[in-house]
Amino acid sequence: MTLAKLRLGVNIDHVATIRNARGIRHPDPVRAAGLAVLAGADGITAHLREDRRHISDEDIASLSDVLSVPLNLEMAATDEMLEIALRHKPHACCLVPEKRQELTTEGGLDVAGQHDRLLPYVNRLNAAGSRVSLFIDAEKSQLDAAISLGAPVCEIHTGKYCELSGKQQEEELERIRSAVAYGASHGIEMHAGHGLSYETVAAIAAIPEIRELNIGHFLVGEAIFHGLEASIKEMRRLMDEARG
Ligand SMILES: CC(=O)[C@@H](O)[C@H](O)COP(=O)(O)O
Ligand SMILES: NCC(=O)COP(=O)(O)O
Repeated sequence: MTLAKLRLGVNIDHVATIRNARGIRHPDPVRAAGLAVLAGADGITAHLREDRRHISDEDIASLSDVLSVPLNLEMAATDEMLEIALRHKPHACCLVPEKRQELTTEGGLDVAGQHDRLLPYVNRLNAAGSRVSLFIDAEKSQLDAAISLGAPVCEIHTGKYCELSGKQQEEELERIRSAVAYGASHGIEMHAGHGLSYETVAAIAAIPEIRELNIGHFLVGEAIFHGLEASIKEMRRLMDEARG
C-alpha cells in the first residue's frame, strides 16, 4: 500500500550553533533554509530557545520575511515567546519544554500536568492563525490533554526511540505507533521528530497516520560530509521509500 507523502520539515538550529561558536554571521541559518527548500524541504523548523543558544530573534524575523515554505517556530510556553510568535505569526508554533542546563530537548511537554497553564497560549496562538503543535511523549494521557486543549497538531518526541536499541527500541516504537493512531483517530494531525537519522527514520516514516517529520541535527552533521542538499535528498528518499 502506498501511503500519503510525508512532509519533511528541516530544522536549521544547529547551523546557528556553528555560527554562534564564533559570534559572526557565517554560516547563516537563513541561507541554509533557502538551500533546504531547494533540496526538497516542505517546511523549515527553528527553535528560538529562551537562552538564544542557537537561533536568534533576528533569524526568526528574517525567516518570516523570506521563506517560501511554512515556518514552524518551536518555543517554550512563556509570555516572551508568545509575544514574539504573535508578532511574526508563523504558519505553526510548536510548544516545547525547556530546561536551562539540558543539551537538547530531553522529553515531551507535560501537557496533562499543565493543562490550565497552557490553555491561554494555545487559545491565543490558535486565534492568531498559527497552527498550534504540542511536542509530547508517546502517551495517551498527553494526547487526551492536547485534545481537550484544542491543539490541532501533536509532534511525538522520537529521541528516546532513536537512542534505544533491540527490544527496548521495538517497545518504544510500538508506544509511538499506538499514540499516533490514537491521536489521529481523534482528529489530531500527527507529526514526529527529534534525533532522527538515516538509520532510524524508516520505521517512523512508515507509521501511516504520521503527516510530517522534523529533522535537524543529523542533517546538519551529515552536511559536513556530503553537503546539505545531498543529505536532505537522501533523507527524503528514505522517507518516500518507507511510505511504499
Ligand atoms: C524541540 C526539538 O526537538 C528541537 O528544538 C530540536 O531539539 C533542536 O533544538 P535543541 O537541540 O536545542 O533541543
Ligand atoms: N522537533 C524536532 C526537530 O525539530 C528536530 O530535532 P533534531 O533532528 O534536531 O533532533
